[in-house]
Parts: sequence; C-alpha cells; structure tokens
Amino acid sequence: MNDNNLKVKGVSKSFKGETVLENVSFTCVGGHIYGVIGRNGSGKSVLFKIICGLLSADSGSVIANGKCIGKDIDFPEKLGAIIENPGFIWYESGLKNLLYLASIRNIIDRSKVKDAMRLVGLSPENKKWVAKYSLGMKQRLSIAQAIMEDPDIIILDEPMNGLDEAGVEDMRRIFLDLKNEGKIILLASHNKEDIELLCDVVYTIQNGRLEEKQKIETMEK
Ligand SMILES: Nc1ncnc2c1ncn2[C@@H]1O[C@H](COP(=O)(O)OP(=O)(O)OP(=O)(O)O)[C@@H](O)[C@H]1O
Repeated sequence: MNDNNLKVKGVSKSFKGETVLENVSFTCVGGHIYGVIGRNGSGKSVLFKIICGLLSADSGSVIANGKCIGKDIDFPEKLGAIIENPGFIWYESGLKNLLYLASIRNIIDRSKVKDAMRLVGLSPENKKWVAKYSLGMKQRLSIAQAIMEDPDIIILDEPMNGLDEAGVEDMRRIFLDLKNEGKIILLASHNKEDIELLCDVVYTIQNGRLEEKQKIETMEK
C-alpha cells in the first residue's frame, strides 16, 4: 500500500499586513499530481515554500508523512523541489553542480546523479559550465536536481520554463512516470495544457483562499 501523504492544515501567511494565504487546507496522497493555479502574486510560490520548510506559516501546519515541518523536522525528509532559481555554481559543469548538491545529504552516489542527468536529457560527460547552458538546459538540470534523490514529494514551480516542445514532452512523461511510482507531485503552472494533461486534482488560489477546481473520476471513487 502507498501511504505517502502530505497534509496542509489551516495555513495562513501575511507579509506586513497583506494576507497571502488564508486558512489553506488540503491533503495529497501518493500517486497523484496536484495542480495549483492562480494569477501572478496569488501565493503559489509562498505555499510551496511553506511546504518545503523554506518559509514559516503564521498559523497552521504542514505534515509530511507524519512529521510536522518546523516542529518534528526543519525540512520534509524526502522532498525534491524546483522553486525559483536553484543556487547553481555557474563556473562548474552540470555534473559537478549536482554532485555538490548530492554531497549535502549524501544519500546517493555518483551513478544515481548521472542517471538523473541522463533521464532529463543531459549528458553527464558535458564539461560545459552551467553559465554557458541554455535556458532549457538549466531547467533540465533543475529538474534533475529535484528528482535525483528519489523523493516521495516533488514540488514543481513552473517546471517547463524555457523548455522547447520536445523538452516539455519529455518532462511530462517523466512526471507521469514518477506519479505512477507513487510520488506526490505539486505543480504550479500558467500553462493550461500541462495542468489539464498532468493533474488529477486542480486547486485555484484566489484572494488567499484555496479552492478545488477539478477532480478526476478515480479520485472521487
Ligand atoms: N519574502 C516575501 N516578503 C514579502 N512579500 C512576499 C514575500 N514572498 C512573497 N511575497 C508576496 O506574496 C505574494 C504572493 O507571491 P508568490 O510568489 O507566492 O506568487 P505566485 O502565485 O507564485 O506568483 P507568480 O505566478 O507570479 O509566480 C506577492 O504579493 C508577493 O509580493
């Protein structure tokens, strides 16, 4: 049985009196992709940062596989994310960058890092500095970084940015494979097609409130 789960309970967040999230609650279970849509500045990234433990909520809680973020643990244990620009070292190769990031947790070896690069269509042998990577290559590297440690929960904030048509197709396939492996994927995107094709449940954030917009049949049963 897949008991991978993420619970967001009554999360509120304001910045200097401006309410960004108001009593946001939802539950995610493994093997599903959850879309989060909303206008620019509606709070999608703030919600994702709170789930990742990068920002603290003013009230409410986030529980990832039984552990409360900010109480039991600082960051969810098995979570991979792309949120804004990862801090790559520009004057190193893609492989060196990922090996450096992998050394922080030290749970995967070099071969797993290389596998993640190949999966997203990058050559681990490419010695080019990340500074010289195209936008799409940087995006692929960010996705490799997010998935290389085999996380249970994957947070993707606009993961298709800068990707060409083939890149988008590749990533859609990868995300669906990860979903079928039992991962929880949260996806924020302004691209309707990605949301419609990939997501099982779609939430909208508007005026700080999260509302369920769409649910697929299998989730309703
Ligand atoms: N660290 C911060 N300090 C102050 N205000 C912040 C901070 N982070 C986010 N905000 C504000 O919170 C609101 C929501 O921002 P957020 O980045 O979550 O929007 P978004 O829905 O991800 O937008 P986009 O679609 O443009 O990516 C914005 O008004 C933003 O200015």
